[in-house]
Amino acid sequence: MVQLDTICALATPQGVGAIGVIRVSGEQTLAIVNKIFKGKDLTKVESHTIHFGTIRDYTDNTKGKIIDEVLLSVFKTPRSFTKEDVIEISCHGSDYIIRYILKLLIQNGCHMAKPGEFTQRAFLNGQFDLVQAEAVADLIAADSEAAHKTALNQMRGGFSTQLKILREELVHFASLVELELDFGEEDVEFAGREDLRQLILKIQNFLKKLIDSFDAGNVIKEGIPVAIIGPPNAGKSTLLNILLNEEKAIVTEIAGTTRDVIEDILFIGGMKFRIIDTAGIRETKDVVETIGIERSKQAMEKAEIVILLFENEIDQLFLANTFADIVKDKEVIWVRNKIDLYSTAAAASPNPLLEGEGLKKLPSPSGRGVGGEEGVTSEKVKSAFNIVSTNLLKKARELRRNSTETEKILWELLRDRLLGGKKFRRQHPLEENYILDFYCDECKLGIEIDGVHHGNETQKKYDKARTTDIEFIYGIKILRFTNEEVLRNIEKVLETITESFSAAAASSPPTPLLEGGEGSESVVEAVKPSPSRRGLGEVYSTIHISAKNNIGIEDLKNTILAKSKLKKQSDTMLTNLRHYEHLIKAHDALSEVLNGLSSGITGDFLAQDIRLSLYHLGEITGQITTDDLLANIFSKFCIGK
Ligand SMILES: Nc1nc2c(ncn2[C@@H]2O[C@H](COP(=O)(O)OP(=O)(O)OP(=O)(O)O)[C@@H](O)[C@H]2O)c(=O)[nH]1
Ligand SMILES: [Mg+2]
Repeated sequence: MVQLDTICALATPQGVGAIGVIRVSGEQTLAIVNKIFKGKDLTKVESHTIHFGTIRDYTDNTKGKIIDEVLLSVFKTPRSFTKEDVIEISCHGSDYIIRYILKLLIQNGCHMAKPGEFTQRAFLNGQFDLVQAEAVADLIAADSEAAHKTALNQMRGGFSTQLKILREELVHFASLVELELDFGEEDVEFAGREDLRQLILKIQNFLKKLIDSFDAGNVIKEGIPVAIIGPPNAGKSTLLNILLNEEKAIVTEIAGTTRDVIEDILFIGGMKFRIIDTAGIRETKDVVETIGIERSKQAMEKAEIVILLFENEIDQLFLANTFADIVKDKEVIWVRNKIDLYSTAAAASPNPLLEGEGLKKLPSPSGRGVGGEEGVTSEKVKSAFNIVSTNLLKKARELRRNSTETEKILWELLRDRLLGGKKFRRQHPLEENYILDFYCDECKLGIEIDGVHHGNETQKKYDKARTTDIEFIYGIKILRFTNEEVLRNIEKVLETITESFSAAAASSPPTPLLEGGEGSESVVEAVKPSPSRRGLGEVYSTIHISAKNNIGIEDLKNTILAKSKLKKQSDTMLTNLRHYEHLIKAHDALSEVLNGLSSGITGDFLAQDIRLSLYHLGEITGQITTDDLLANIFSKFCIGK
């Protein structure tokens, strides 16, 4: 172990608090603290024990002036964070006491720790590698569940363990190639070239995945950008304010109020989002407004999720035509605002989507519950009506309101055509006493979630017979999943469902993509997707809100969250620019090795390229470091960490 001075620092934040924790680490820890502590002899206590006593100043007083009553947590080498002897002094959190104790520690031989010095020592003493050490800083800074998960994963080994194993394999090859060089003229080959090529491809594959995860990883750390785009006066700023629950942006009835991009952080379900309000988009000669509009477009380009906000069909059409290209690769949410102006019924309903459209053109009052939340043409409502009784509809509606947790989870992933663009309904009534949990008409696919009671033999037989009947009579394929499968292996469940889509596509002609929006045939007609408009294919699943009256906002939040989950994410994600740069360099250097291998260059050149790759891989995990690098990394930590 590297022997260094004994250091001390306040580990809790500066300022007054109930308690403050001072951390001491180093070879002299026990001896130094012993000199100012009255209680047990710390050199004789066990590791991982806590001791009550007093901190005393013996400078001018042989009995010692009592400074504070404290608890000491003792961690003996090597079973501590730094692997050195560590004591954490929990004292009362007054500035005066803390300063006094630190002064006493320094008088007795401690040094004040530099930022990150405790973590640096942990690294130098082999507690963890550099990636893990850096993740400690990320963990402290994590302000959302997702950022926390990523940092924790990295701190616990994440990708660096795997990277180290691959690097070791490469080191092995490198030494074989170097060995060949010793034999000079003899033309021997210790390192199998094909094996080396396979290994490099394997490493590159691994690096590539990490490199690709950088954007998603950073987005999680910084917040997923969500741009609110729409014509002037659509209510964008009002929406921003209601989402943030504060008067962040100025709202007026004057079109063109917002001239610049305004943004703030919003947390939904443990995810961090950056909600961005923009200047309304329209033709204008006003110079300032033009600049604002340009910025709106830039904001939209940078956003991952775009909320296209409109008040009426003309505006919606304008948005559809103007932004088809920009939003192609974005998650788009169409939102119609100011529904309070259109229908008093809708305004009174806390959730207009669940209660039917509430707008001018409801197909029929009784048809509301049949086809699910949105996008049901009156034809379909009618045909569904022929086979289901009113009682059954009531029951379906009841079930929909009282969905089980598992159903809710799956619904979040199926709704709004989130899965493969297919429209699903939930609690779809099929016939007397039979309601499918989820149903996709386009694919003739039913999904049933089986609760605990489906495990017994009689029920299983019944389910099987029922499935066969339905498949036979209605031509509907039924997929059954257990609660357990949905909760524990949702990826597999979604995969199975998606596979059934392709089966359905192979056996039946595709149905038109648009089924009708909010009962406004003209819009639906006008924005029917052409190949160039594929990004806007979700025009039909419009969310209806009143930003001013806080209607439909929860629905919108849920949709934002669901859309964010569609973005590529994995547990192992790269969030650190330093790692990113070295991974790219390592990847490039490995490509050079591959080139060398295919052109049959000599061992000495090959060895040189491998060494360069090893260097970059080693710099990531800290197997190769320089003092400057370490100083730079750890200076970003807070003191006491
Ligand atoms: N009735 C009604 N009025 C609304 C609603 N949302 C916004 N408004 C009103 O619409 C007007 C414009 O709202 P803003 O939020 O400033 O609209 P904006 O889209 O930010 O407009 P610009 O910044 O000019 O592009 C204001 O008078 C709001 O009070 C709503 O849900 N219902
Ligand atoms: Mg505005």
